[in-house]
Amino acid sequence: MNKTIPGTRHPLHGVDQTRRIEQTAAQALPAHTLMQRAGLAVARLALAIAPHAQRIWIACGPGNNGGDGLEAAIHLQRWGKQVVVTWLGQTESAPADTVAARLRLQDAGILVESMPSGDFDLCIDALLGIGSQLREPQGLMADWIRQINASGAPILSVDLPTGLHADTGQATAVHVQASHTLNLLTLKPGLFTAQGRDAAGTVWCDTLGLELNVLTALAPTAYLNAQPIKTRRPHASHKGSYGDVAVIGGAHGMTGAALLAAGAALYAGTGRVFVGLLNDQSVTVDVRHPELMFRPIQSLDFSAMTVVCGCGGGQAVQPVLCDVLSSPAPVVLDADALNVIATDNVLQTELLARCARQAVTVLTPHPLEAARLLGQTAQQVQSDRLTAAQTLAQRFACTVVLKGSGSIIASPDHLPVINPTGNGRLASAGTGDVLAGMVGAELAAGKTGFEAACRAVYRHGALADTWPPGAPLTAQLLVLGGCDTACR
Ligand SMILES: NC(=O)C1=CN([C@@H]2O[C@H](COP(=O)(O)OP(=O)(O)OC[C@H]3O[C@@H](n4cnc5c(N)ncnc54)[C@H](O)[C@@H]3O)[C@@H](O)[C@H]2O)[C@@H](O)CC1
Ligand SMILES: Nc1ncnc2c1ncn2[C@@H]1O[C@H](COP(=O)(O)OP(=O)(O)O)[C@@H](O)[C@H]1O
Ligand SMILES: [K+]
Repeated sequence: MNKTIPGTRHPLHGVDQTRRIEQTAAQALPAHTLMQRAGLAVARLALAIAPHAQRIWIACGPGNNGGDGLEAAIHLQRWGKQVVVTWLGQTESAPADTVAARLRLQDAGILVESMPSGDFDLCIDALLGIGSQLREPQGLMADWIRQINASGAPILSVDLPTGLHADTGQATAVHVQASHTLNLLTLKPGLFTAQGRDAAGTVWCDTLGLELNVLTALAPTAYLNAQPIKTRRPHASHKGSYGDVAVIGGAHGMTGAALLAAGAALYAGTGRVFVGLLNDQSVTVDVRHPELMFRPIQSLDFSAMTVVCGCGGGQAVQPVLCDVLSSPAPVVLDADALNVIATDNVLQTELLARCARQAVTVLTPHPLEAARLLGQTAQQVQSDRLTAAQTLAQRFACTVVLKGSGSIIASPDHLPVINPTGNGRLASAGTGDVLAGMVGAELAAGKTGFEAACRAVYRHGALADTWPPGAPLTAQLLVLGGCDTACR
């Protein structure tokens, strides 16, 4: 059993692949073995996270997730714990492995209680796993979820927090909020995006003795984003070795967005950073960042630089988008560049043409921007973030970063990646502009669109994860912190 190590490129498997893996694994083993191994793994982790727990409630559901809970109860009782087992299943209708576990529970002399009573030192949520359907839990199931959440005890969820969907990270209104989740056989993508991060707590995985070739025979659904490898700056290098970035944005009243993106590109190691403002104010210097060079947009040579376009762009970005899209420059399209493209068929055709000639392009929408591009609502995007990001990447044939909790990086040529870094402290104005600048810096240094997006998104989130507790975290401070993680 392993704690999920942050920064490792773990494969993630959805429900369909997990079921196929489970079938292959089960066929090679005596009947009920996998569930017995699952129960033992749950019991072991229970001891590890709550070694002094005496009274343990194991809430078991009607399917095989419940069976895992019954198996765990047998071990915990054997190890001297007082187990309280409640079960929503029936021997006549439960799956075969679970019926076998129920009989073993009986043989061990453990009674199934109709209701949990008293206080508990640990709750084990074995109500629903990958068989969970996105319908609101009712009756006893809903009552027990609420009781688990209100118990005040550590909560260990078996395979998934009940109510969370394994593929999407969408949760029913009533769902378990675990302190630990033990994934069985495979890590599931839904734990790392949308509501998954909040529901799952610390994620563990036990592959139940699975042969590696069974796991690797199927392509995963996605990967967890890996920590980027740091590269040293060669001694014999100069500013031209690290590329130029031009930030186009900052319409009237939104200059700050362009400056944030430009500052982020600078601190992430770009050789030279230019700013083309979309307002008629004659800003010629940013005194905090005198390295930035301000230029009229028409004077910028897009053929020789990476362009980050749209940060604080407003509608004013529209007239320059045609030139940006038709240029050979690697381009990051953010914020209002995306909003304008979403409403303009001509620009959409330009974007498609650009991607067809394989000009490097990264779109960095938040869920509402993605929804506008897809003609959906933000809620629809959030209900299946992996699919939304992949659909956008396919539609425009380029790299897409769907931002938010568990940002998704998708491209037509790669399996999608879910980013494990970042936290709610990033949810403040301007942090997306900082990300756009960081992606621009990676492109200017010669990375592909997908690599640049993966590296920048990881670093951006890691900055927030290592930020001193209690210290304010604003977009501008994030810019300044960017030099800590820049590779070059
Ligand atoms: N069979 C085996 O050998 C193994 C099974 N495993 C466990 O089995 C789980 C999958 O088991 P199942 O396929 O039986 O699925 P689950 O046990 O996750 O759920 C299926 C049951 O829950 C009910 N249900 C689904 N959604 C509901 C909702 N919203 N409200 C109320 N009831 C709902 C279904 O009608 C069905 O009875 C895994 O998550 C894992 O915990 C693992 O232990 C690996 C080995
Ligand atoms: N809860 C969270 N966990 C991880 N990252 C987050 C979270 N909330 C916001 N972020 C990140 O913060 C940034 C916000 O970007 P965006 O919504 O475009 O804001 P703005 O337009 O104000 O800059 C994105 O990179 C997003 O992924
Ligand atoms: K569960």
